[in-house]
Amino acid sequence: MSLSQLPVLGTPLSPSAIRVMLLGSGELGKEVAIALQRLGVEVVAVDRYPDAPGHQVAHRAHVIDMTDGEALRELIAREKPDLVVPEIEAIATPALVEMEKEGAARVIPTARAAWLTMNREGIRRLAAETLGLPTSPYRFAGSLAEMRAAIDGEDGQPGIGYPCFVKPVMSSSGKGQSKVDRPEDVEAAWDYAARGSRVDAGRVIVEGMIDFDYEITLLTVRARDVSGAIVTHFCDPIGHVQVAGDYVESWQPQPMSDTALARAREIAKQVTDDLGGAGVFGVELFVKGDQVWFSEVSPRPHDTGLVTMASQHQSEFELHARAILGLPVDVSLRTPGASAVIYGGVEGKGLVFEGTAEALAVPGTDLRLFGKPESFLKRRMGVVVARASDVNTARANAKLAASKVKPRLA
Ligand SMILES: Nc1ncnc2c1ncn2[C@@H]1O[C@H](COP(=O)(O)OP(=O)(O)OP(=O)(O)O)[C@@H](O)[C@H]1O
Ligand SMILES: NCC(=O)N[C@@H]1O[C@H](COP(=O)([O-])[O-])[C@@H](O)[C@H]1O
Ligand SMILES: [Mg+2]
Repeated sequence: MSLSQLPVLGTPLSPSAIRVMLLGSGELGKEVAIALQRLGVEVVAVDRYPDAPGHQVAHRAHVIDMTDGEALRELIAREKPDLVVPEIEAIATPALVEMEKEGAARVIPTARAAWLTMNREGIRRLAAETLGLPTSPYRFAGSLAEMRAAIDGEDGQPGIGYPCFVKPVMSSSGKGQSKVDRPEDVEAAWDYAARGSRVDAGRVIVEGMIDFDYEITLLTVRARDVSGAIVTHFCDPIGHVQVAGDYVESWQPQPMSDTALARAREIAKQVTDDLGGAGVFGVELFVKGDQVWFSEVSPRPHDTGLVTMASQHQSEFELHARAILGLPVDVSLRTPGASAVIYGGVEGKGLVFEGTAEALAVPGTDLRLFGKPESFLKRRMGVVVARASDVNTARANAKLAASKVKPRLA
C-alpha cells in the first residue's frame, strides 16, 4: 500500500495494510504503537532486546542491532514498511539516509532529521551556526587532552570554563553526562562519557552552563491540513525537572511571559522547518526572563511529553500517529497535568510493583507500567500522570502517587 495518496488507511495483516516500522520500542514507542493500532495500522516493532515495551503491543516484533546498517537494511527490505519511525537515537541513521535516497524507505520525519539529531554535533552546528539560534557556548573534543583544552583554554584563548556540562555526542536520557565544576572533575567526566555513550563515538560536547529560571519542552507538530499543506502547531509548553540529565517530573502548561513564549515558538519553528517532514518534535529550550536558548530537539515524541496522556485531548503519541499518516491534529490542552517517573530502584528481571492501589487512590492519577523485562537502579520502569484544576496540585499528586509504587524483585 502506498502512502502517496494520503490519508488512506487500510486493514492490518491484509494486502491493504499501512505498515509502520518502529526503530526503538521503549515506553514512547509502545504508546505510538497503541495509537497506530487504533487507526488500523500494521505495526512492526524493532528493538535491541526481546520483549521491549513496544514489542508487546505490535503485530510483529524483531530484535536486531539497530546500529548495524546492514542489519537495518535487511530488515527493512524484508518487511517493506510504508513508514520507518525512529524512536531512539542509537540507529545507523546513515543507512536510513541512503535507503531514503534510493526510494527504499520513507523515514519519519526525514532520514536527514534522524541523522542530524542522533549526534549532538549535527544538531548543535545546525542550530547555532547555520540557523544562528541562541545556544549555550560549546566545543567538541575527541580526547581527554582536547576536552581539557576546550574547558581550560589553550594558547592564550579562553575555554568554556566552569561550571560546564560534558556529554557524549551520541547519548540520551543523561547517559554519560556530567556537570564539571572544577579541573579535578575533568578526567572522571571524560571516562563517564566514554562509558555512557549509546554508540561510542569517542567524542563529547562541552557546554557552558546556562543559568536558566526554568526549562521547557515545546512539542511542535508538523501535520497536513485538509488541503495537504504542512502546518506547524505548538502544544502548550511543558515544564520539567531533570536530575543527572534525566527527566523525573514534567507538567503542562508551564506559565511563560508572552515574549518568551513567542521566542520559544520562533526557535521551534526555525528548527523544525529546517528538519522538515511530518510528525511531533520535542524542542528543548532554556528560559530566563524573556531570554530563550535552544538546547536540543527530538524528531519524535519526547519523554517529558508523557504528561500529555493526561493533559491533552490528543497525547503526543496520538499526534505523532496522526501527523505521520497525513491526518489532521488537535493540539489543545484538556486540563492542567503532570507526570512523575518511577525508577526501577533495584537490579533484576521480572519485577513486581507494590502499592499500585494506593497510588491510583490519589485523585486524578493514572499509571503506566512499561513492562520492561529487566530493571536497573535508574531505569525508567513506569510513570504516573495526573490531572487537576491547576499544575501545582497535579504535580503534587503525580509525585505522591509515584512514591507509592514500590518496585521489588519477585
Ligand atoms: N548547557 C547546559 N546548561 C544548563 N543545564 C544543562 C545544560 N545542558 C544540559 N543541562 C541539563 O541537563 C539536562 C539534560 O541535558 P540534555 O537534554 O542535553 O541530555 P540528554 O541526554 O539529551 O537527555 P534527554 O535524552 O532526556 O533529552 C537538561 O534538560 C538540563 O536540565
Ligand atoms: N530521553 C529519551 C527517552 O526517554 N527514550 C525512551 O527510552 C527508551 C529507552 O529506555 P531504556 O534505556 O530503559 O531501554 C527508548 O526506547 C524511548 O522510548
Ligand atoms: Mg534533553
